[in-house]
Amino acid sequence: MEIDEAVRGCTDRRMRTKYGNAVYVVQRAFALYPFEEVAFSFNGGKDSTVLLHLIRAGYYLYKKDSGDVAQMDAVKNCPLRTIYFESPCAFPEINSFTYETVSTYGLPLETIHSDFKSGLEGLLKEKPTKAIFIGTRIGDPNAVGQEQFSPSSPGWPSFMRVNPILDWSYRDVWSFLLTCKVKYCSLYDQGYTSIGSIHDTVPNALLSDSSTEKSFRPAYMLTDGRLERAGRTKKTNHKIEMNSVAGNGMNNIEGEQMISRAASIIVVGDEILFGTTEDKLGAALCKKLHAIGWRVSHVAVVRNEIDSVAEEVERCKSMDDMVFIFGGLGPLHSDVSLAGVAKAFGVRLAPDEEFEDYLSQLMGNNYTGDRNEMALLPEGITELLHHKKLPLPLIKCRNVITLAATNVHELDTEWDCLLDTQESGLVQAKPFVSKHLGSALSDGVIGYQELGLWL
Ligand SMILES: Cc1cc2nc3c(=O)[nH]c(=O)nc-3n(C[C@H](O)[C@H](O)[C@H](O)COP(=O)(O)O)c2cc1C
Ligand SMILES: Nc1ncnc2c1ncn2[C@@H]1O[C@H](COP(=O)(O)OP(=O)(O)OP(=O)(O)O)[C@@H](O)[C@H]1O
Ligand SMILES: [Mg+2]
Repeated sequence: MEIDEAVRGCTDRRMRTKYGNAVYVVQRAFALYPFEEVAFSFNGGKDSTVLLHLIRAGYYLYKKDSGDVAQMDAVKNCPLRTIYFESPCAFPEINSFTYETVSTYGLPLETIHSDFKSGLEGLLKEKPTKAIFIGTRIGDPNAVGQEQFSPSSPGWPSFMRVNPILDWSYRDVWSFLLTCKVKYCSLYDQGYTSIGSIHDTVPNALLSDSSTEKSFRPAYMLTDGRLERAGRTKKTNHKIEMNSVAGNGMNNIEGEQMISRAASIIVVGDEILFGTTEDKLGAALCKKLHAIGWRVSHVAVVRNEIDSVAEEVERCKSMDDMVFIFGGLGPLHSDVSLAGVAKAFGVRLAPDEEFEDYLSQLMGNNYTGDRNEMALLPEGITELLHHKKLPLPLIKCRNVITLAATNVHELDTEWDCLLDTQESGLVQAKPFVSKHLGSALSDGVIGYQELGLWL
């Protein structure tokens, strides 16, 4: 199967991991639901094009695993029911790519001419449909609160939304499409980075080619994936843009005015609450954040227990742009912090193969205990932040970054790496300027003198 071979043969370890996890979700869906009760929501966009090829690969692997070898030739394609909500406002390029693709891959197409909700209501009345594959990714406005398997929202017809690429970044999408050398809609080569309708989508200005006025570089050249929706102009009001930015971390909207960001810091440690150890890292991190123009809204010290961490993360994650958490980790990430983060986001801890790879490279056979337990990370919301100076990547779950530092020196290194890593979302704004006024007088004397001035 050409997709499986292309990815497994590539040197990009992150790509292989993302691919492995996504095709696993596809295989699970085929194992869980009757094939004829599964559908694929395809609209010719880049995310759904990625999904198409993952479904093809996952279907092939599913058939192979279930020993359907006699039919393997027929399995080259996956004749999955495909639904397209066609709108008169769609780009002609999107329409033609959609029709061309379903024909190339032998997908039985059901075109729907109404809005999503009533279209799905009609579809479900007509044919039993238990699950629908969708190319939603974290960072899409509608991804909030979703997991790889998420039942449709209350008030919507009832089916399972299957989101195999929920944790893929913009860069992952392009790495996959380019690695597999598959066709994608021509608009992406003309500077479009995310495609809505002809009324709300223009090429992404960040890709405009300064040498020629009207030309744009291809979508895969956008370096900061958090700005993929910058071409969704008219519909995107300021608030939506800020939300989607905050959902992915922070942002330096290139050339635009910086807005002050707020962070909170959670220190996990009974020893600090007992008073036997002083927290130096919280104070050091405040200084660092302040130095890049970030406001720290509060620092909390919580008990070394999952529920305390979860409660605090829950509070901070919706209040601030970024939450930093440290302490509460064992020698490696086997302790309460990550369990608390997972609980706050309502997801489970699951083995992360990529992180496991790092652990085994770092520790070889010298570890004790269960290696898998150390590589359990919050499922579907985790992004590993790599840096060549870090022995293990840092862990980012949506807008919560878990620091592994246990002393100020380690914090310095991790901080420098975060600033150097675009995916961290830590963007330097104008630093605050603070002025200090000192006095040797006591509060009482100052108060008395102030009173004298007033009288
Ligand atoms: C197959 C399918 C299922 C959907 N299910 C839901 C749902 O359960 N709840 C919901 O609020 N929106 C649902 N939507 C709508 C999406 O959340 C979103 O509005 C849509 O994908 C448009 O995204 P865009 O604004 O990025 O173009 C669904 C859309 C599709 C295509
Ligand atoms: N008109 C549609 N018909 C069928 N499915 C759709 C339609 N619009 C959205 N979807 C589903 O929702 C997913 C998310 O849409 P979204 O617009 O974010 O991604 P995309 O269209 O694949 O790529 P892009 O972000 O570049 O537009 C799609 O991948 C697809 O599964
Ligand atoms: Mg789209």
